[in-house]
Amino acid sequence: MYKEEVIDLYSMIRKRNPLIHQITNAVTVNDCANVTLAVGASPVMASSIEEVEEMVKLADALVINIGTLQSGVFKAMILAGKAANKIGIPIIFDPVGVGATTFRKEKAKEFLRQVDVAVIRGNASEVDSLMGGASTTRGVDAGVVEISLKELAVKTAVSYSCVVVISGQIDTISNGTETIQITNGDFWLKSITGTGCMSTSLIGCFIGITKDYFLAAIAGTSLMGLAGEKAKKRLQEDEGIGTYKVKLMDEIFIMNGDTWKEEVQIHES
Ligand SMILES: Nc1ncnc2c1ncn2[C@@H]1O[C@H](COP(=O)(O)OP(=O)(O)O)[C@@H](O)[C@H]1O
Ligand SMILES: Cc1ncsc1CCOP(=O)(O)O
Ligand SMILES: [Mg+2]
Repeated sequence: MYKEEVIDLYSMIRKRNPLIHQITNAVTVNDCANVTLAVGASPVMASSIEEVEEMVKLADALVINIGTLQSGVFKAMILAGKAANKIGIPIIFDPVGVGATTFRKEKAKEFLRQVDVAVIRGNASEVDSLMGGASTTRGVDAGVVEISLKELAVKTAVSYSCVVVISGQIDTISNGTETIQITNGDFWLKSITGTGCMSTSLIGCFIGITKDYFLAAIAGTSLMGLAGEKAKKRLQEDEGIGTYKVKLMDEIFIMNGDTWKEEVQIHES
């Protein structure tokens, strides 16, 4: 199930070349733009209040990432989000580090109160924190989460009427009724900053070409995991995280439906 539809997305995106407006963080903005190009979409990174409502109208999807949140940018996020809602442009939200500070938690909840999103993607402790759980994010990295990932994903999806992706060693994706888990990936994906942000941008690319946001989340999430796995296998003994990141980008760029169908590990619950 899902595999044939996801393969169609991989070929469709290069034909459609969707424009993805991204209001994201200063740490990984360049990587998110490049991974958007690598998969066949076009990025535009614009975050000033003077232009975001105009810019988002040109786009096929909007990516909101609070990694280096500031009050002015937050105002722009709300303006862009409301403008996108008005004309039906889908939004993915990445609550980076939401469990780390009161500021992030308050603004993440305020955003989700004012704006309807198609997808929320975060690591386990970010999603648990968003739902009032006890876990704390250590900066932007996942901490320990006690509850079942599937339960957390379903609960969050129902609570925000959207698709939820909880990333980690196992990626869990739910729309509130269907839940799947993807076991592709490599621990080295945690060794470079931005693989979560880049996953969010990849999902943002796919929601720009399909209204099936569950499928788009599978396509984007599994692409990062599988590329991460394949990049690690290509590493030589004397190569480290710098080469790994280059190979990761290459694997995302060269990924095709046949390879993906062969090697993706999707587990339906
Ligand atoms: N322990 C792990 N083993 C394998 N892959 C992992 C592991 N932790 C995270 N990943 C992968 O790394 C990428 C980023 O996930 P994660 O680190 O959870 O997000 P974030 O960077 O937002 O905290 C995802 O593709 C995820 O599947
Ligand atoms: C280190 C850091 N600090 C603020 S945003 C950021 C990057 C987070 O990227 P990811 O969520 O993909 O790990
Ligand atoms: Mg993250």
